[in-house]
Amino acid sequence: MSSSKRGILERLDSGEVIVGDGGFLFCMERRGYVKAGVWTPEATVEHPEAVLQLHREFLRAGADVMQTFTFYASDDKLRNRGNTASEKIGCKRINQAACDLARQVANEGDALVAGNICQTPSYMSGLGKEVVQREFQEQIDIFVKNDVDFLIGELFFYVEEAEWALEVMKATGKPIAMCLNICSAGDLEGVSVEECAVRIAKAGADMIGVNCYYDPDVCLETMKIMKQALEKEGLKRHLIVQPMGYKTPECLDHTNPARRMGITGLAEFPYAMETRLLTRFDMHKYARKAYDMGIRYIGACCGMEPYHVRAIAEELAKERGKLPPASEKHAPWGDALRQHTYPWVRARARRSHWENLQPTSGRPFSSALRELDSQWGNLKVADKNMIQQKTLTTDEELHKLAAYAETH
Ligand SMILES: N[C@@H](CCSCCCCC(=O)O)C(=O)O
Ligand SMILES: [Zn+2]
Repeated sequence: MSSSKRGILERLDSGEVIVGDGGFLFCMERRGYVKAGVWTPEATVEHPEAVLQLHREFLRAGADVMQTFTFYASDDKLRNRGNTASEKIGCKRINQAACDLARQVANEGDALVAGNICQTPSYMSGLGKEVVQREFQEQIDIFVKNDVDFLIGELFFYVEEAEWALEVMKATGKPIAMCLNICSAGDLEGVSVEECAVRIAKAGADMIGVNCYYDPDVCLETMKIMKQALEKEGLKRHLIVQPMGYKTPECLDHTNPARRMGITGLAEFPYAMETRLLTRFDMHKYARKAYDMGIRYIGACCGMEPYHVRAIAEELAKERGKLPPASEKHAPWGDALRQHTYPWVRARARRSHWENLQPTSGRPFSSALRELDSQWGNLKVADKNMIQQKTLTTDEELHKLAAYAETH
């Protein structure tokens, strides 16, 4: 961090709102630089210009943080199920390039760089603490060498893996944000949200929350439980939330254990979720609700594009004392439509039009909601279906998975 920049905790301690970036993987997949399935970020070496461009779009949209594009860049993930990124490019090169690119763009503004780690195949396979922490260490060493401004852990499904990660992260002395991808049903082993929040606080996280898997409403429901649990234990921590950019109302159904898989439990995941995409107006409501709950690190995750982040920054412009640069080409609540040639479109240059609009899907045969695949909702670590492997999933393995899905 250049010495002139104020650090993440200094900003949060002074009550500042931090607008988070996020959704990098899905943005890059839609642009043809990431392959869904492996979801790994070797594009930092293969297409650095595309990574730079997206960082720049998030910066322009008002993001105060450039997460290194190192999500799913642990070596075991880069060589999982037929992925050749580890052999062909290498974990170190991918993570180093990500640090260079994030720093380059962060320095074009007042943004901070967050070194990003996440869940690992080694943990799911039950390979144990030493193996898992070695995976984290390889990435963290690169973040320390590049002097990232803070560390962020994301998409931890199991609180125990988050604790193992926090041990490695804490040793760096850098501020830490830790996000689990859980809803009010708790982690994948059934550990309650309350217990998860307290355990990651005690394990050293300075900023605590959730990311991904669920829409803002579901995430904020979980955040409320986390906040109350931390307050009850007298654990003063900053709160961070980075929800998915797709509506997941099914996951508010407390009777269904399948909620634990979040949006990945929906048949549309990951290729047919467009009808569920949040609008910029949903983002205004989310940002306001999060702010009113006392959350001050308000970001984004999969499905969200820079214009979604701009909406967070525009909703909180007064609190932040500024609009983002990209607001030069936008006016909140449709006001820019005053300049349209069609009178019927100009008529929509009103907040009242957009604030109350219930967008239709345009698909006459689509139902509003979907049954969650309930049979997968309680997967334990090292369950036979959670064991990972170096080789590509075979046709025979696929048939077995499909049969399991049908018969459970
Ligand atoms: N900060 C990251 C978060 C990614 S969350 C990715 C979820 C992937 C789900 C899956 O593995 O299918 C990003 O912005 O890409
Ligand atoms: Zn995500």
